[in-house]
Amino acid sequence: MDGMAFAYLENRRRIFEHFSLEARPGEFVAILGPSGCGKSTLLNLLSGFLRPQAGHITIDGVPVVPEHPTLGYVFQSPNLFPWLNVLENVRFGLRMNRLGSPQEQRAVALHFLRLVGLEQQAEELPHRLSGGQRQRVALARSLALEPRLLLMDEPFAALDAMTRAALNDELLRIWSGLGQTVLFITHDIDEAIYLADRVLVLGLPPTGITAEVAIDLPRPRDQRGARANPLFVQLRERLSEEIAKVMTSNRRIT
Ligand SMILES: Nc1ncnc2c1ncn2[C@@H]1O[C@H](COP(=O)(O)OP(=O)(O)OP(=O)(O)O)[C@@H](O)[C@H]1O
Repeated sequence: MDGMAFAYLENRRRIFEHFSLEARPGEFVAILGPSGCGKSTLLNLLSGFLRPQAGHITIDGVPVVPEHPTLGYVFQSPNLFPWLNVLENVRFGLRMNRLGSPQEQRAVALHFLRLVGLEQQAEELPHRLSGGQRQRVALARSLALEPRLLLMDEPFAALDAMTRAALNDELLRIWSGLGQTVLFITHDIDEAIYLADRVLVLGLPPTGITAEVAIDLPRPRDQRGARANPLFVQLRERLSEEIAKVMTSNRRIT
């Protein structure tokens, strides 16, 4: 997106002005920002549910529209259909988009369930799964449509620390195999550093991006190795300072 401007017309709240953001194909970009900085608005713009008043938002040069097939979403809440089993939940998007025969759709769904380690649970209903497993199903469901851009809005925020770490590792393993572009929104500095190639800090509206930090930690990453790397500690320090600056400017405004 380039030179994008957006304001909520109801209350004339300007959220973005001259906002630009570009991701390289296959890049993992994390966005960090305090509550109210416009992260959800940005995702709604990126997915075409909100229209900017100026500027263009494109994926591979094509303007975005809602339900763009090249976009995948994973939200904090997995939003599975409780009456469909795990396999049918993953198959759902393929069915709606009439992609392949029912047998082919089941094979694709099973492939992605295998990728997230849940092929044994294919016949289970969602309520029999743990929170982490449900989030894995949501990830498999998004991946099954083979999106070019995966939008992830605090997908692991509701999970305990150990499950979250395990899902971060799984996400990296899957991403390194499939190579989608990922835009990952989080409040967690460590999670952003661990996952991303680049971390953007979003300031309070309508400031836009206040810092952009390249994460030059080697890949593949592992939790203990990455966190013990002195560079990780430096990056955490740097990003904490940037977030503190955003918060200070907030206090000046309020
Ligand atoms: N529908 C709306 N109409 C008017 N203002 C809105 C609307 N939705 C959000 N806002 C305002 O836009 C600003 C950004 O909101 P947004 O939800 O995008 O922030 P966020 O960074 O996702 O916050 P959080 O981390 O708390 O979810 C906030 O000041 C909010 O009050």
